[in-house]
Amino acid sequence: MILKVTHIFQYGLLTWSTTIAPHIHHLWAFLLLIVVTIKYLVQRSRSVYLVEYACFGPHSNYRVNPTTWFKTLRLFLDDDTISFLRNIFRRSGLGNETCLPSSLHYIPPIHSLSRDAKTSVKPNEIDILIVNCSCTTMIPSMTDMIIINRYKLRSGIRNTELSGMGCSAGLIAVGLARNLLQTMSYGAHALVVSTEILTGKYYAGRKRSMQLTNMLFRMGGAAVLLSTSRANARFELMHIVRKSTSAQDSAYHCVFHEEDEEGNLGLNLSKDLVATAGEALKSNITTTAPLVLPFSFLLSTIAQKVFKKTTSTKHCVPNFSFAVQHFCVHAGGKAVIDAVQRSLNLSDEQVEPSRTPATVAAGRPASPPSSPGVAAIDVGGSRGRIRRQTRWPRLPPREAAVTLPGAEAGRAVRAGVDAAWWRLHGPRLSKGRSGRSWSYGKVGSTWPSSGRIRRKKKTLHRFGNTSSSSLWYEMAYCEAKQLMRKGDRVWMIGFGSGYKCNSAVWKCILPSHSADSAWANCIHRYPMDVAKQYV
Ligand SMILES: CC(C)(COP(=O)(O)OP(=O)(O)OC[C@H]1O[C@@H](n2cnc3c(N)ncnc32)[C@H](O)[C@@H]1OP(=O)(O)O)[C@@H](O)C(=O)NCCC(=O)NCCSC(=O)CC(=O)O
Repeated sequence: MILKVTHIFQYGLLTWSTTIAPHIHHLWAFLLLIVVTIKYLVQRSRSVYLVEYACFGPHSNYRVNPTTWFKTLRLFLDDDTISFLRNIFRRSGLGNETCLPSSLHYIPPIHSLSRDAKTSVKPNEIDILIVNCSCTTMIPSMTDMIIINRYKLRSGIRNTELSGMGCSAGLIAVGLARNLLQTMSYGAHALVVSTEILTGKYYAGRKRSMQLTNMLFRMGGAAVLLSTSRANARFELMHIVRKSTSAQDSAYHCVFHEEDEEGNLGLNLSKDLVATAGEALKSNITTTAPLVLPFSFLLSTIAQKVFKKTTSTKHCVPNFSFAVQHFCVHAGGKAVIDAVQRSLNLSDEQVEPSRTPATVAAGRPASPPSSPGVAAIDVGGSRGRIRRQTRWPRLPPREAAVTLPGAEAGRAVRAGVDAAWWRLHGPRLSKGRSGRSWSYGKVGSTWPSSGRIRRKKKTLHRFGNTSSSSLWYEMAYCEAKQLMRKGDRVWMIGFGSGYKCNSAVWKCILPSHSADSAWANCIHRYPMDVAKQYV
């Protein structure tokens, strides 16, 4: 009996080892593949989308009337300080419509951040809430008090407040929301609210570097809804890059909340701030460039630097216009935007959403063209040459006298201009009836008048330095001006105390067809003639 059992067992073992065992390896390999795939699907970082955003449009009651404002300041400041502040205000690039909180005007406050309900997402569908406000911390926090309590958000919400992180905190909040969203179930929503409460931070002393804050900062705010679901999304978040230079003492001290000699608290803005911002930007570019620029382009830029300009000691900055169509630079002050424009080699049009007055005069025709609205570029026949070129829109200088190939005019123009320029302005050019001329904008619109026209550039002028929300006012400006197209990339560059340079790259999925409420009633006035404004 025992012998029989042993026999059967031996036979079974033999059969298993010759028929099933070789296939067990395949089974193991298959199971391993499934486990790895599931692990990859669960752990891979999900894309994060911007569903909608809204900027706060302060009521006109909050506007700073420079005449009244300086009259009020006269009550407690000496003539010398007043004339310094008047000078700064005149040169700051802020217009006459910027706003300050009610406490500085004695008008009852408005609590709502946005009067429009722009999405169909209900308050109880929000899973994450992040509020960033640098200057003011409250107990309970702004997330609890102003938002969760007021809008009755659900109890399981993950809420966080960021304070003291400076004007670049808006992008830090977006990065934090992205990380949290990636740990939650598909389709979760995160609401980011970026604002600044200036009331308690008004500086009443005489120190110039601290008075600067009163001149530049204005009230504002933006609400941004993010999700991991692509449905109804308007932008896709491509990259977030954070750089901090706080390890260096000078950078750490360049935006500092402190007391002056007389004990007045205020924010001190160092004269080194612009140089520090340049250094922080340089470090940010080093990380951002390989993420956004094609490898071949990076290689050619490096080759150019190595072989053509060996004697130049200038930092090699690639042309980002090849990969990015819209630049939103923190409206920190005229000098900050100037520095970024110089560093990145951007045109006036490219910093248009952020900037302050600049002159667009060179190359403008002395008189309007014979037919209204015609022509940015006049192409003379099939073997044409650009006979006349205006700076409206601006063509890259190297294209000024290019001989065009014997192709059809549209293609010839396209061949003659810089690819980035074409992406930005091409869709707005239309061919004249003769096929030999091109119009910019609507045919029939009048050509801008001759002479020096100063263009106010835009967010800083209309809203002032609204801290972390300024980048959203700039994005909204691009959309209100109908500059945004599907597939366009937007590069937001924020600066903030520390000193930090944080940036985000977005890809447009669905441009807005209407202006954000903050710009809706004033977008038609931009660009405006600075001469008409009180200074
Ligand atoms: C203030 C300006 C608009 C003035 O521009 P202009 O080019 O017209 O003139 P300018 O630079 O020659 O300066 C004019 C006068 O102001 C004085 N001045 C300029 N900056 C000063 C400072 N930080 N402290 C004290 N005085 C200052 C100059 O000495 C000069 O005085 P005099 O005439 O007597 O010689 C510009 O300098 C500017 O934008 N600066 C950067 C502002 C800034 O720091 N923004 C960041 C805010 S913080 C932020 O947004 C985010 C964050 O970091 O968290």
